Amino acid sequence: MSSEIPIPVLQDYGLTGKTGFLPGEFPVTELSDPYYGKWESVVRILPSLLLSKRIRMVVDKLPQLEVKPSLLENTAQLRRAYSVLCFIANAYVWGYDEPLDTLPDCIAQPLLLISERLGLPPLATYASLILWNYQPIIHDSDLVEDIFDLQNLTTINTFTGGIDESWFYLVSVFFEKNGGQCIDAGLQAIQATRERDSKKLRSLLENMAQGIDQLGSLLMKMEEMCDPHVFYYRIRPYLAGWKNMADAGLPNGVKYGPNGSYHHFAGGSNAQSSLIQALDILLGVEHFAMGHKKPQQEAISAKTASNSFINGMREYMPREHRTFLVHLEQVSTIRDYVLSHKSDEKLTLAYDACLGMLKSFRDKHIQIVSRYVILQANKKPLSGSKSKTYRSGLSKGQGKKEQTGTGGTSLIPFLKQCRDETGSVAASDWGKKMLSTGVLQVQSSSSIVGIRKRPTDDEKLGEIGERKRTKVGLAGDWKSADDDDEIVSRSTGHW
Ligand code: HEM
Ligand SMILES: N[C@@H](CC(=O)c1ccccc1NC=O)C(=O)O
Repeated sequence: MSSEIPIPVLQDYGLTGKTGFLPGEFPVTELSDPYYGKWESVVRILPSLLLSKRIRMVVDKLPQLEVKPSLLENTAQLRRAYSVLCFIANAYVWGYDEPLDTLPDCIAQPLLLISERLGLPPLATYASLILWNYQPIIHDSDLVEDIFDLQNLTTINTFTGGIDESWFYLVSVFFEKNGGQCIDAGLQAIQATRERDSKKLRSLLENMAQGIDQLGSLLMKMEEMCDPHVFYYRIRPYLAGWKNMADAGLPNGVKYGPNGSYHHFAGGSNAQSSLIQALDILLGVEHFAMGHKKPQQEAISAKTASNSFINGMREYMPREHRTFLVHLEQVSTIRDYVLSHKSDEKLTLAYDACLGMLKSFRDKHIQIVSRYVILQANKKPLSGSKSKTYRSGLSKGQGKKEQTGTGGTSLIPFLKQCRDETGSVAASDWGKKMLSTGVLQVQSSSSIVGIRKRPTDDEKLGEIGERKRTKVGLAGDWKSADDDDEIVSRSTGHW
């Protein structure tokens, strides 16, 4: 790490402090060149084509269109083309009871070219489904308070045409938008370490802690309009990729064109979001191979020990975002600065509060995954023949692999390790203790409001099952801290 290396400038990577990893302008909703009209008309009616099981028949009739230089030169149009082709590709492969392992050339060839140009894999990714797939409902900023309000956003395309799927994507869009300011504050915080300005650093870390706290609350909005059953049985199957999918019927992956070659690619996942990885880098959180802790000896290289899934997911991010993360890693000095100023209690508290918020975010995420994947996968079939639908059709192949994420992780152990690694880098002894035993949630680093007993994981699952997940702490509940306790904020009060 060297202070010689300039701090990244968001704009150099196509990012903005206002929108983070989302494009600065709203994504293009339709390719402007009528030459690509047939792609657009297929994706427009994708839900109906899937419902009537005609997607393959229709796509097979599409002409082989060339990727014009005018398309390659226009980033917004290129992203739209990528998104359209990814939706069609995943629908083509997963749109029937049995997946098909060969994409026709009319989709495969342009998709290979376009994805290569964007530095992305040729299948539905977080970028195609979330980052470049939203639009405002009301465009006129005179008519709405904030054009970017979650209430004013809708998706451009979905597989199912349903509100649950739109909401599933939109929560992440909103999450990315809100995260932008955390990245901006993080970059300023690095600058503050260079200026050795502890007061400024503390204030920026406090902003970040609040921003990350909001991200956790946003995550819990998922339940407002995305039903777990609909998610698991109707939406999620289309998000799958073609890596480790032998059980689902794709032992070789997918062939790109009848004369092309087979490729294995992981399915869409929020692990492909650059935002959380950027926060980890800024705060010095490291993730290690499953079941491993930070290596003690230098003999084991950091690369060997690091988590290959998380690193691998960078290959599923747009090239510019990937290079931004690499640059960020080279200048990330916040943790070292805080550790070398351990006597500054307010500073260490502000830093530990950021970690606490991030850890709390990951805790909430585990609850979401439990409800949306684990509980659904373990659902007992209803009595009667209709119950078979729980294990047939689109959810086929997931019966045996229900503990696996679309990205291919053994999900709960993986997510728990990510969560625990977040807490383990706390700077203060107090923070270390709290973050290794409980969930720390603070309104801002200067206003920790209380502590209460931490529920066990089993208790949490029970609550989730009964739809009683959120408990708001009452002043009367507070007591002094011991090892099993968590600190909660008045603002969110989530477990
Ligand atoms: C129903 C909603 C969701 C489900 C079922 C879900 C499921 C998962 C699963 C299974 C993984 C493990 C990686 C994989 O195999 O794909 C994962 C990772 C991840 N998810 Fe989610 N997720 C959901 C929503 C979200 C949302 C809305 C966010 C952020 C706003 C998010 C953020 C993350 C992150 C950052 C990771 C990487 C692991 C980490 O850094 O802790 N997820 N998710
Ligand atoms: N990994 C998740 C899927 C997921 O999180 C996801 C997949 C595609 C696009 C966005 C995603 N996350 C959104 O909130 C799963 O295993 O179901």
